Amino acid sequence: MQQVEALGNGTCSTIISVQEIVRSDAENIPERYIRNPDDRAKSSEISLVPDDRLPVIDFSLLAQGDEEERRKLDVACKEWSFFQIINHGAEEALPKVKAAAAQFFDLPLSEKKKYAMPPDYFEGYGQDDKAEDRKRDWIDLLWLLTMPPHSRNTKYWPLTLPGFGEAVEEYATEMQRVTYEILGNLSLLMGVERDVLKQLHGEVKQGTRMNYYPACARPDLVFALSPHCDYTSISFVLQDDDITALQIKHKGMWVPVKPIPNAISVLVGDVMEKQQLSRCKTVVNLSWSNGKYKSLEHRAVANMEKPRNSVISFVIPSDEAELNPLKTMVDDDHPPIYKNGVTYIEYLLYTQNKETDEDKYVNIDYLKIQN
Ligand SMILES: O=C(O)CCC(=O)C(=O)O
Ligand SMILES: [Fe+2]
Repeated sequence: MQQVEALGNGTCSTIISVQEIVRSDAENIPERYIRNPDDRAKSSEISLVPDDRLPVIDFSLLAQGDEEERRKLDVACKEWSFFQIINHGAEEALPKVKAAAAQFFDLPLSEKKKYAMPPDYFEGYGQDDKAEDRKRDWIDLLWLLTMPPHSRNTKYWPLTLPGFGEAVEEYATEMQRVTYEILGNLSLLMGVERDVLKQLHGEVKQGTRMNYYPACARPDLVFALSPHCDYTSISFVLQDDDITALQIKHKGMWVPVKPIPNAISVLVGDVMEKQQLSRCKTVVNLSWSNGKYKSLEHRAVANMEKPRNSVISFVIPSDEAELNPLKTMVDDDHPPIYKNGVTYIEYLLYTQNKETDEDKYVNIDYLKIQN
């Protein structure tokens, strides 16, 4: 599939595990992780919004068709592009998938390397951005396609770990159920039938990414995960309960997301609408929502005390899915910006190209309607 080319564009086949760097010398941060002073997280950009202002949605009410909860979902997506869900019914699966991730990263490097991410592919154990000439994030990860079942490449799955396959399967199935309910509610909010957003994906794919962020002696110098938007319709972030590391951009400031035990964070992705990104200077407006819901810029910061794990579920349309705005989202005040018929794979090829050449990013203009 073409997503292989779009997402896997590294040229380096060596795994440089941050976990191993810390194991061999925890005090010394290698140069390629140290951000230029201008790029570092600044305390002046941290928002002081109280934790209880971040939107929380009771999933069980949404699933019962509660209109008030659906209205809250609308406000959360419009104002924050973010919400946490509670009472989602997946509570039993959470500790199991967290334990599976922790168990994997506890393996010796020689074992983990058996699942190594190839140079031009995105599944497996390795790093996010393999470009040699850019600063790296303080992270190791394992990326797996988890849904639909026929898309699974089990050679990247550490199935010799007891319970790993079962835990990932259970979590993936639960997240699929939750995904469909949220897409159903967002469809209703956009004035179309419940199943419309799901169908627009074509075959709905799900990627599961297990992130491992080692403790860092100088968290002020590095990024655990650089600011970015996800190339998804929606994403789910399952965090360790006791570390606040995920930060979301809200009204120009970074808001730390204090995890609520057993809750899952939900992020609006680019397929709803991508906004101007400070990092890659792209404006993409390929949205189904035509700007009603914008994708969320987010990042993760490192910490000194202890390693952190997170498990992310990415909801991904098929390559051929067309990213035209829904008809109900277009009117004289909100005309479509991009050419009719732009597909998800075109969007990926234009935006996920991680070349340092800035022009590549600007080329997204090719997809715009020319007047
Ligand atoms: O670890 C986190 O909190 C965020 C992870 C994330 O944004 C990602 O993997 O895309
Ligand atoms: Fe993300």
